[in-house]
Amino acid sequence: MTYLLALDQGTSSSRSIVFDADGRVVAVAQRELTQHFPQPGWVEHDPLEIWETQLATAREALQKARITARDIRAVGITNQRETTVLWHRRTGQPLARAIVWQDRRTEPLCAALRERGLAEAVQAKTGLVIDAYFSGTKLRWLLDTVPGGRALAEAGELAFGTIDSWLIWQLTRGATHATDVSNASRTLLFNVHTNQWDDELLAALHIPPGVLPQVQASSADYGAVHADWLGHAIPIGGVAGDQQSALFGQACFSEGLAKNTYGTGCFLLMHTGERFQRSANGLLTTSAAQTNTTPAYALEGSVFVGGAVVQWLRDGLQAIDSSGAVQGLAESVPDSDGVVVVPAFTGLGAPYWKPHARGAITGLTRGSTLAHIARASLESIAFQSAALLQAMDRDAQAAGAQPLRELRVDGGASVNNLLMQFQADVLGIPVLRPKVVETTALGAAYLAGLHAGVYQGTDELAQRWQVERRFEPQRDRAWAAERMSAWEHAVRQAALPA
Ligand SMILES: Nc1ncnc2c1ncn2[C@@H]1O[C@H](COP(=O)(O)OP(=O)(O)O)[C@@H](O)[C@H]1O
Ligand SMILES: O=P(O)(O)OC[C@H](O)CO
Repeated sequence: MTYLLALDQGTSSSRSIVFDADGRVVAVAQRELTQHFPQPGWVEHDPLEIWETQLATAREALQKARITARDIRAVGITNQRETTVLWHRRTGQPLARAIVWQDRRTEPLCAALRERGLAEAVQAKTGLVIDAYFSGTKLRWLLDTVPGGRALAEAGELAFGTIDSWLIWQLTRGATHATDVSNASRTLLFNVHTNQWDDELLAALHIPPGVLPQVQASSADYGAVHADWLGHAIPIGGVAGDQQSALFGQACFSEGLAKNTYGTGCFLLMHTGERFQRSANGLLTTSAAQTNTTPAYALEGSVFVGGAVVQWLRDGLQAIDSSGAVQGLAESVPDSDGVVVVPAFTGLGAPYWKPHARGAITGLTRGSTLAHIARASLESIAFQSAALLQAMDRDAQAAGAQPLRELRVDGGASVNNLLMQFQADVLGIPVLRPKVVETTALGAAYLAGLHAGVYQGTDELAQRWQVERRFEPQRDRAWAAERMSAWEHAVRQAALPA
């Protein structure tokens, strides 16, 4: 039997999945990751904990699958994107905790860059907006703040990486310092037309080029997992940011195919082929996973708080014992009875880009209960995703392309049938949940398998995609328009200055 091992390092947990060559899940191992919130708006992870939990899950997945490293043809890596690590080249020790993608501390730095009139050049070169979300200002902050950081960097002693690079470095025992185009495209430092680091942006952000990893295609030679770790050396052949990896795992390889992942955040990506399309509606343009040197792009909308609103119900409000219990609580009332929850806990991402927005609950009455708030919280995930889809359709229309006809879904919260049905109802198009919902890991396994020659091409992979359940819209468009308008009204309340 041929097996592929996918390492999926997410915001909430590290996971490893063994797939067989048919893309079926053979074994899964998962460890939660500690979230550090040292100050309001700051979010950090311990890079060593990331590495240790990732390695532990890889070992556990092999054990559960009752196979050894010799049975694995190739390893694929997929990761939470933008999260920034800076480490010593000689020792492999991080200089500080990783700054997580949700962290807002560099917003003043971003405001200064915007004031310098850089927004236009940044969007043209990187496809991104200037926001604290991306790695560039996080790296700048580390270089400027960690004592001695900049001097060490300028002396060539330090390596920067997103989580993929950090894991590759550890897995190869420092032999490979690399990243792939899809991760590089999230840094604010990378020109997605030339697939190279951009000197002008590096200068604007005051980043010494010597800290940067080498950028490769997403299906390429990334060295090998050292035999010390899993008992036998295994080639690393696939690397992609988790959202681009999910797009790949959902077999969205060509223009017009889209998926939405419902994890901690929500990420709606639509492949635009080889066409770099700038959004006029608050979306990002990003590099899709690339199997060769030809650039490929996607339009992306990122919602910062998606499934995390359910964690807030569980841990903050203590309204439920487990994330899975939200459906029962929400279904205990027929609707949200006019309550709207805007989970702008870390500002609002696409398409609103309101960094200072705060969470809001509107429409409360004397009869409102926790069940209404739970239902409205679930609905907020669908409203935010619908706002992204509307923006995407406007961009598609401007480019003479068709609006989206169906949406493929995945991620932890996509198991929630109430949410998926509500999503189809507000969107007015079918929502398709595939049989394998581990699409993020599957994408990385596919990329590794392509490089290892397990698969001959993407056509072969597209044929494997199978739907598990199709949610058809059951409400009329007037109902959807009314609900969206109530949502937008609540968003305006959340975005008002405090
Ligand atoms: N039944 C459910 N209904 C709604 N949300 C859920 C459900 N189960 C899990 N979630 C949410 O899904 C998220 C975890 O999804 P996952 O894809 O593992 O996230 P990540 O990749 O961001 O770590 C959590 O925010 C959790 O609250
Ligand atoms: O860890 P996830 O699945 O929430 O994904 C995080 C994204 O990559 C951030 O851009």
